[in-house]
Amino acid sequence: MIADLSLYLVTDPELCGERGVVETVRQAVDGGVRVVQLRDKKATDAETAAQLIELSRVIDGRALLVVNDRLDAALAARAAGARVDGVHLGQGDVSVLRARAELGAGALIGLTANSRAHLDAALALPEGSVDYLGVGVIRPTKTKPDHPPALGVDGFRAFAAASPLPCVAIGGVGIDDTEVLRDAGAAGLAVVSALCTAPDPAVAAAAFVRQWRAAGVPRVLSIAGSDPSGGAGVQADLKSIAASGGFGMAVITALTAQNTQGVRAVHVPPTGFLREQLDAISDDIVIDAVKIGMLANAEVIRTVIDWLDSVRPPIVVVDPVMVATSGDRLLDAEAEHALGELLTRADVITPNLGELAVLVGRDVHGWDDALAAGSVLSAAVGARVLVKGGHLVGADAPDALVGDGAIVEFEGARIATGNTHGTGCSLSSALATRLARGEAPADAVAEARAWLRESLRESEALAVGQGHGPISHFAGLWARGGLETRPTAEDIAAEWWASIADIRSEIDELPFIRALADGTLDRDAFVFYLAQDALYLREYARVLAEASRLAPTSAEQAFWANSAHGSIVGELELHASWLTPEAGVSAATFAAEHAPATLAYLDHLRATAFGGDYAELIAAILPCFWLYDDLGRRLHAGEFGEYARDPRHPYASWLATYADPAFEQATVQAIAYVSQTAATVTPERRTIMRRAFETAAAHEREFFAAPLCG
Ligand SMILES: Cc1ncc(COP(=O)(O)OP(=O)(O)O)c(N)n1
Ligand SMILES: Cc1nc(C(=O)O)sc1CCOP(=O)(O)O
Ligand SMILES: [Mg+2]
Repeated sequence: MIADLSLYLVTDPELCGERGVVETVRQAVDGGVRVVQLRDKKATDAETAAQLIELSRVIDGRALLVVNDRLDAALAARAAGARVDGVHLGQGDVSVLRARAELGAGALIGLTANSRAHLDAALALPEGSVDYLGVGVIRPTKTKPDHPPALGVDGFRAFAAASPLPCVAIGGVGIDDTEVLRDAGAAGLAVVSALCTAPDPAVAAAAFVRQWRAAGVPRVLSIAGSDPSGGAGVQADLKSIAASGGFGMAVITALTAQNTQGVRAVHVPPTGFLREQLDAISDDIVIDAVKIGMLANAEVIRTVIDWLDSVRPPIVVVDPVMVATSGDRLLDAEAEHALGELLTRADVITPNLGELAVLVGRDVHGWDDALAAGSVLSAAVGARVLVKGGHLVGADAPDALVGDGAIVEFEGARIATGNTHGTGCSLSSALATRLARGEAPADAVAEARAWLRESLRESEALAVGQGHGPISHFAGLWARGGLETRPTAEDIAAEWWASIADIRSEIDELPFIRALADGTLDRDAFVFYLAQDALYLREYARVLAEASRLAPTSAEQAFWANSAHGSIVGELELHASWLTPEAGVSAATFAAEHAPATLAYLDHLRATAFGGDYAELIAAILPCFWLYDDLGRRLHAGEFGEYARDPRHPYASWLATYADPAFEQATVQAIAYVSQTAATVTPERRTIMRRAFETAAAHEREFFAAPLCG
């Protein structure tokens, strides 16, 4: 079995203080610790073995128990009947090979490693010798005064990337490190002081677990029957898990021949094969939650119970499939009895009203009575019960989460649809997934329920089958553009640039550009162009300032503000350099009226700016950066003739400004901001952005054309 190392407590008798190691462990395991390492440097082997025996009783299989350094104590405790799962060994402790030989193939053996040499040595051992590496310290810590130099998160990331063995991060780890260490490749977090000194280790551990779950994609296993029509059973579970943000896996307990009109036949594979399926998953994959659905008979149920007891998945949601919508009982008496045993392993049970009645052994009449029955069942099995009102008569379809002495009700009008096939399977899988994502139980129910109701409302669009059709598991995703493959920012930039290829070619062929390049451009035409450019820049600066105002990040805000500043400076420089006697340009000529092309371009920019949509606005702003930068670099490179590079060129100083490296850098940044924004918006908004970009590019062409055509 692969170990769940997500939260790993290493004990320290001094840090546990008056509360003691045993009580600290009890509370930390209540909170979700998955591995406990007894570490007591001062205890004798006999004392360590005695502590292991006591801890094994307190932990009661809810977490794995290993001992630091003391292989002999582990063996002694085992001999006395304690469940000791393994050892954690340092570089100077007994050899891993001896520990493996003495403890056996199923033991959990960890090894400390914090350098390339340690890693290479661990990898040189026969395969299966070491189960995980304890890698640290992440930060300096007083708990181990002789600790090696700190790796930091980056050092840990590099180590984990090189290690095929799971790496547990240790040393100075606190709750705020959870997300970043999981992202850095940690298979788990090993902590001493963060839990041993916590005022309430259960609360502290639960907080770690929530953060850990929220930082990854949960691996959720459905153990249920197959519905070939796809609306219920493992097929529905897999869709629900995926729609709720999890990775779904399925172990099939029974094959049914069914469709939306009913079940025709059931085939139950041998339970030996069921166990093979279950072990194949748990030997390889850390399971974050299990959802259990149809279990055909007592033998199947007992097989699942045995497996659950050996693996102890952290979250178990049971949908006790035992009463058909018709009211028929689906399980015989022996199986119903075994199911009662299974329910004591559950965290949440999701019976329909008929199943609730069977489970409490009496009829249930109406909603209030259902809540009372839910409380009885919750107390009897020690799990929360999601009491579902879907089978009530009337316009309301409430649900309630009952347990821990509280009832949280969720109201809702019944959704008028006959497409109810598989709603129970779907809701319980969505709930298991949301719990595995670290959501609090009531929040998880609220979210799963909202998703189910949306999937019910949109089910008509599916038109699957003649009977009770399935829900539309991905309706929400589809409505939010989830079918579109999200292009990367680089893809978008390339696609948009290609989309204005014709405009770019037309600009290259304009008489104005050709004459500017070869120096034959008429002086009046050039002055006309500059005057229009000055008029343009003044307004463009205002539009850039608006982009800065709307920007979602301070970096973007600063960038567009700087660009606005650059535009104003550019405009002032134009006036200063051309309104001179030597240039022979009069203020009257230079302060010309807006030409139609200038006006049209500015109207486009102002319309997007005052529309208040940041994404569209920056898309419209971009061509002015990109086309000028591209043209400037190509002029400078001699693509339009060598003469454009000649210092004696009549417009040499002007051409030089086109190829300014600072402007090139700003253009790269502008392209990045626009394309990154485009990559995050919906496809519809991306189309609007692209249209704004293409329109602005066409205005650029007209702007360049105007001096010789207008
Ligand atoms: C999970 C984990 N990783 C590393 C250690 C350190 O073990 P070791 O190197 O043997 O040092 P001591 O704990 O013996 O001081 C650990 N205990 N647990
Ligand atoms: C026991 C131990 N081993 C380490 C290693 O790097 O090998 S660091 C460490 C102590 C970690 O304690 P805390 O969580 O209080 O910082
Ligand atoms: Mg050691």
